[in-house]
Amino acid sequence: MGSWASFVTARERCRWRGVIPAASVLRLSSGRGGRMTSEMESSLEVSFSSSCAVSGASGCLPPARSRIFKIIVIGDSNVGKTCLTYRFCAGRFPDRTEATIGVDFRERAVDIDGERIKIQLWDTAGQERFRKSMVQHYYRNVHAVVFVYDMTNMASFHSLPAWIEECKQHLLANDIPRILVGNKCDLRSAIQVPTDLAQKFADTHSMPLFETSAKNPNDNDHVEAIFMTLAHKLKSHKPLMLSQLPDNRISLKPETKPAVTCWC
Ligand SMILES: Nc1nc2c(ncn2[C@@H]2O[C@H](COP(=O)(O)OP(=O)(O)OP(=O)(O)O)[C@@H](O)[C@H]2O)c(=O)[nH]1
Repeated sequence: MGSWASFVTARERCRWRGVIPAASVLRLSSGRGGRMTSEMESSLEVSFSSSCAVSGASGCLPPARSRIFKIIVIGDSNVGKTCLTYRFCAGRFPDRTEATIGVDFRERAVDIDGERIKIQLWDTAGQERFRKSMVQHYYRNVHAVVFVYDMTNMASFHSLPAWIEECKQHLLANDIPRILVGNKCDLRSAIQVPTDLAQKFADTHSMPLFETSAKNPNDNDHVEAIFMTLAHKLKSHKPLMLSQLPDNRISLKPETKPAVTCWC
């Protein structure tokens, strides 16, 4: 682990309506229509227990209140959104993946400057048919956006303006931090998107560019850096926050001061 590792204390081992493993995933699908939609609406308000709380009245103190950053990861199907989010939350490349239906979300708790913060990654479906009824929920109360393209697939790069446009249509604030990630840099001989082209695009849209691989074991620090960069940025902004209450419910509350966001 490189320097970014110092920011990370522990994998989140929370339990969400029962047992969810360290790289917690709650899958919400659009396939069941309104029922899932309304579940998703309240998904951030459901019981959310830490391992301490699960032990009940065993004498341990209530869990500390912690802020949650909701970060959505968007881009074409197959660019590697699931693999990137899994890599960050579980620390490894997944054994197998399937097309995401609706949204999966994964969480990891990190320590930033002494504050325990939960990074909640929303791994959204890239395929239109698996996302259309869910889109408005992705963007609700979002703190940051990660745009992903596949470096070996020019079409996924050309789709970025459409993803940015979708974002514009749904985000309340234009100044929400965004980053651009080119994935699959391990497939060197198949690269179609040159770095200078991607950098120009990133500059035009005022986003930092990261090229990485969710698969290459040597790139773990880079995947780490991508999400930790956002977490640091968000922590310093203190925008509208989800926070975990001592009784394990999640509340949404505005900061006392209006958020001033500057991603530069
Ligand atoms: N070589 C290589 N393959 C990768 C990398 N990241 C993902 N893949 C592969 O790319 C395919 C798609 O990965 P996913 O993470 O499922 O893609 P996705 O963007 O989540 O796709 P949707 O769920 O359909 O939106 C899988 O076969 C992965 O194994 C990478 O960094 N390098």
